[in-house]
Amino acid sequence: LSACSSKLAFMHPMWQEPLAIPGGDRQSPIDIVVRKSVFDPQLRPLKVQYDPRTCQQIWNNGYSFLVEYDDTTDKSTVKGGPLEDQFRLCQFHFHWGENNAWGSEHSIDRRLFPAELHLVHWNSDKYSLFEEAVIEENGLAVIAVFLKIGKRHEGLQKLVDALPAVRHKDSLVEFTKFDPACLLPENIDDYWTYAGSLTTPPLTEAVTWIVMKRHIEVSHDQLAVFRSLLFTSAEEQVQRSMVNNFRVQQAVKGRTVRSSFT
Ligand SMILES: NS(=O)(=O)c1ccc(C(=O)NCc2c(F)c(F)c(F)c(F)c2F)cc1
Ligand SMILES: [Zn+2]
Repeated sequence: LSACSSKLAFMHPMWQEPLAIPGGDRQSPIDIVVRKSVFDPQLRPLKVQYDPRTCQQIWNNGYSFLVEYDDTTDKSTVKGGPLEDQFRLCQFHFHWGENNAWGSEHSIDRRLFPAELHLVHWNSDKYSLFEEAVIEENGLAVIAVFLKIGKRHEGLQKLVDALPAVRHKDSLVEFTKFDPACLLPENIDDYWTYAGSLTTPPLTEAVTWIVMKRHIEVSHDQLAVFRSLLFTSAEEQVQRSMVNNFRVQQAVKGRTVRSSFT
């Protein structure tokens, strides 16, 4: 299993918010108020370089389903944009709602989307393992892409077809040769960026968020398969549908959200 899949994950029931978050002044997700965002001409274009051969497996961790990449070399990386260093892709996952009215973690001027993709990367210039980077303020970079209901996403279908095999918590299947670049919008030059945190425990304030302005479209039926996943493992008596796996939005607390576009 790739480094980022280690079971160090904070064993905390996710949706009862932890009582005290260590110095929580840069928590995620947030509502992005467009008129309060500040254009930063020094933000460079993002440079994304993903190698589908690093794709390894897909598993249900009881929060979402994760597609995990081999992050032992710099084969799939992101740099540029707001990032000073090179960051290695370790996994991507989604958050979604029980219906198409909500589901995303971030919002744009309060507009929620039915789902949100997170491509999770860690700073491989400064750290040697995801677990090290996850506690450092410049440790992680997450690219967020909103999903809208519309035409069927051909690239996503291979992933959708694999989901029934990871219906229950802790189920895992081999999943290879998937190019996550197909899930990015055509234009990745327009984004907002801000300093935030993981949106699930341990909620560490290690994330440079890069939220794409352009969304991608998936079909209603494709998103319905996400909702057929379960939070619960096969042996549990009561099965609970994996829906509404998003965190409540957090206070901006004086942070500036920068935009790469005017
Ligand atoms: N929604 S999001 O903000 O994009 C997000 C991204 C990654 C993780 C994660 O890797 N959790 C498990 C996990 C940890 F949270 C650790 F702190 C750690 F050390 C791990 F190894 C680990 F797998 C959680 C939330
Ligand atoms: Zn996420």
